[in-house]
Amino acid sequence: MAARIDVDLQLGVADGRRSFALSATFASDAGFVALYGPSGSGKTLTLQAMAGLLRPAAGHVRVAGRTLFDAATGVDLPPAARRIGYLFQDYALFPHLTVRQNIGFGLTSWHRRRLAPVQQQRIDMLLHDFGLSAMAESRPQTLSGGQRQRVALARALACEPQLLLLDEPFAALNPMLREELRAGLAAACRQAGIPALMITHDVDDALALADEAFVYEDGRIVRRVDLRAGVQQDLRREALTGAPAPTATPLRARLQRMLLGG
Ligand SMILES: Nc1ncnc2c1ncn2[C@@H]1O[C@H](COP(=O)(O)OP(=O)(O)OP(=O)(O)O)[C@@H](O)[C@H]1O
Repeated sequence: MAARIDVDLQLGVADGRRSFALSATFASDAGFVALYGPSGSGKTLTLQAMAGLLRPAAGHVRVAGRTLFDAATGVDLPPAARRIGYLFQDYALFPHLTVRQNIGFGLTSWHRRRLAPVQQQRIDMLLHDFGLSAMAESRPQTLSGGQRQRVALARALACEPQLLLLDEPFAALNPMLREELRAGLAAACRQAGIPALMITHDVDDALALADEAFVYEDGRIVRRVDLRAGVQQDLRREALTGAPAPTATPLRARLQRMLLGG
């Protein structure tokens, strides 16, 4: 069984003219979880708060029994101490660094620029596992979209995280590459043996990769879909009545409708 993710986030953001309230509560033991929903529904804010890039007003974040944030007890680990790997939507690779340096970036700091031999070995292993050894000294702009994604994934895994956060990992890719890289990503996550939480707009991404999906609407999670068992749970109704309302539907088209809310 994968490590448990237990999240309860209450936060508000405002920039003077606009404001947005997020209230996201979910827990999962699944190996691969999708956060699915329309643009602007609060998925990225959820990931940022989990990674420690944004401070919630209330709630908690627990991963594999470790409390990363708890407003009630004042626990608020800095991002680097959370052991969370973050794959950004555009990969955010450093153009002036080589593939090897990009992967090792998170292992260095301003006061410790040299990597220990054991860290060098880890980078060599990641380069090998992700098929990047031949381009270790190349710069990101000389790589294909798929190779860039692998560099970003290797970098996210370099710090041996307990959880991998993936923000639209296929958004920057053309449709032909998507399918191939879905399989690669699933294999990499399984091999790393850590749970992954992926944001996606794409029903096919969720169906191909996720065991479980949480569906967002306007800053709230309204539905849980167990994609393996073909069961959905209306979390709004549960909140109102205190009872889950599961429906057994194993067909792919039905699963698609569950994600879309039909
Ligand atoms: N600092 C901020 N100030 C004001 N509003 C913000 C701020 N950050 C995010 N928002 C708003 O909060 C809402 C949720 O943003 P979020 O990035 O979480 O959406 P999302 O579901 O990830 O969307 P997408 O799928 O398009 O990335 C959006 O309406 C966004 O404009």
